[in-house]
Amino acid sequence: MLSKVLLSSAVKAIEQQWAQKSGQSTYVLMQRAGDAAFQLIRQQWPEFSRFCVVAGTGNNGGDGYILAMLLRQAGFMVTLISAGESRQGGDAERAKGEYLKSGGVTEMFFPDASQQYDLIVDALLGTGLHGEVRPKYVPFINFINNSHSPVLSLDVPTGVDADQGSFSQHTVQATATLSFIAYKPGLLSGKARAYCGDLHLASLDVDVSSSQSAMEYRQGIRLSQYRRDLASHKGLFGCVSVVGGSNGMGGALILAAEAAAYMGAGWVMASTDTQHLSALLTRNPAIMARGWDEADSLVEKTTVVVAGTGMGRNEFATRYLEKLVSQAQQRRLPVVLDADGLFWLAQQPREYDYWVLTPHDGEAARLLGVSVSEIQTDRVHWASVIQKKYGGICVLKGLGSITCDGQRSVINGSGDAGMAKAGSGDVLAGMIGGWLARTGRFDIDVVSEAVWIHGRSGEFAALRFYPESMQAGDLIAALPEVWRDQSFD
Ligand SMILES: NC(=O)C1=CN([C@@H]2O[C@H](COP(=O)(O)OP(=O)(O)OC[C@H]3O[C@@H](n4cnc5c(N)ncnc54)[C@H](OP(=O)(O)O)[C@@H]3O)[C@@H](O)[C@H]2O)[C@@H](O)CC1
Ligand SMILES: Nc1ncnc2c1ncn2[C@@H]1O[C@H](COP(=O)(O)OP(=O)(O)O)[C@@H](O)[C@H]1O
Ligand SMILES: [K+]
Repeated sequence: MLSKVLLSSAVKAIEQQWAQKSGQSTYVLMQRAGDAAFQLIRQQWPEFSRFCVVAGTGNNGGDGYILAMLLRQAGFMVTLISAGESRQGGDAERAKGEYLKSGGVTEMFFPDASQQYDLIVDALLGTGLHGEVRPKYVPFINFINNSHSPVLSLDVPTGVDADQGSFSQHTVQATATLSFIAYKPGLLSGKARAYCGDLHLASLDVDVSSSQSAMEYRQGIRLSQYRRDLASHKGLFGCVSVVGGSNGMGGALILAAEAAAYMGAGWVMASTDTQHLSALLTRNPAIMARGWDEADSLVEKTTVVVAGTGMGRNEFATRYLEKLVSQAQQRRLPVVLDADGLFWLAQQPREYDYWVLTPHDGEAARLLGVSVSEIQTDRVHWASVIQKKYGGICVLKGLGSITCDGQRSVINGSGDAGMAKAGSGDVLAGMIGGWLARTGRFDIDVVSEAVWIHGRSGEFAALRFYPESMQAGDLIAALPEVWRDQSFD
């Protein structure tokens, strides 16, 4: 469910430790990497028989030479394009030597355009990349990207910085990426994640459990720990007060409130502009709703507050949030603060241990006074900077959302591009609030679980309605499928 995420330097250190402990050469790991790529290809694309491997001069290229040798030995057609002489005296040179000894040849020029391959393997640059890709490599990257064939990148798509997730102007667009030993943070989040295509991991039988890392990747949750007792009553599952929805933005509030209800909260209480009450109650009569003029204090049984969705940015919203947040702080209630709530916070910065802030990259930039492109160069880092400045737990949304509590960062592995629509964020705020109430906990595990559930419901909604047509409300409607799939038993 949670796997360790390691920086490239940590993976390299583990590789050395493994060699010392086992008394074997690191070349064995390169052989395993090549073999893992061979196995993946046979499993994913059993019908493919014509391959082109583009190999660089470092160890990433070494993995490519091993793979090319295995493909040749299995009787397939292999063209190997070499970007230059392999680094002398290392594993890469040895791998190239083995490849040549087995009868393989290398090409220094690109095949003409009529040559078709079933698969191109990108073994040009891996974790050794520093800065922008140098011009010498650009023709190789263009060759790969213009090939119209599926592309398998070994370890890292060439051009992506495996640690930060920044990428070069010229970067390989992979169909699939096979990462070795452990996931690296830069591959899991933001635009760099999209360069990877389908992401696979080969551990190479190297145990990373003892390595110190504060980063994890979530690919599922264990629902059985939350099984409802037969004698359950609603008081066990908390009360979420959802506040927001000013003139014209009632939908945001309705989505957040209903999402909280569908996460299993005991009660959901919505406070909003009176014009939205009948729409809300018609859609879901199980939600208690009232106009927010009367709701100037939190109801007694509130255990979690969700605030800010569709709230507006006027004076009323400012005064209201001011009062609401200070009441919640006095009672130490968890507060999920989203959208206009984050706008308010950026104007009135303060710290609170028990809030969950859910900015997208634009909101994150405003909270920190930096540019959006800066946030996108290292999302794991910036999520932790927001957490440090404002306290509580930060969820930096987007492909590979990052949940950070100041000690740990959990990168999310679920989601679908069909979620890139207005309203998905409101649903997330409601789902987090609902899950906090439902579980009665406030910690990074439950928050990152809610983030994962939200993404998983997006995957189910996309299956049902297609990414183009799915709507934010479909994420809520897909929740029963998430529960059924994961199982509370
Ligand atoms: N660690 C492990 O456990 C295992 C690692 N394994 C594999 O090793 C890979 C890491 O290998 P690595 O360290 O040799 O680096 P790699 O990615 O091949 O690149 C090095 C070359 O890139 C060059 N270069 C750098 N920046 C550049 C730029 N901007 N533009 C252009 N070139 C640039 C640099 O040149 P230099 O700057 O030194 O002149 C050098 O020639 C890893 O990703 C995985 O596939 C597996 O075998 C299994 C076990
Ligand atoms: N391409 C994507 N892949 C995965 N999740 C996505 C993608 N695009 C958006 N999302 C998710 O959808 C939500 C969108 O939130 P946001 O941009 O705040 O929308 P809203 O307009 O509802 O405020 C976030 O949780 C984000 O992580
Ligand atoms: K690569």
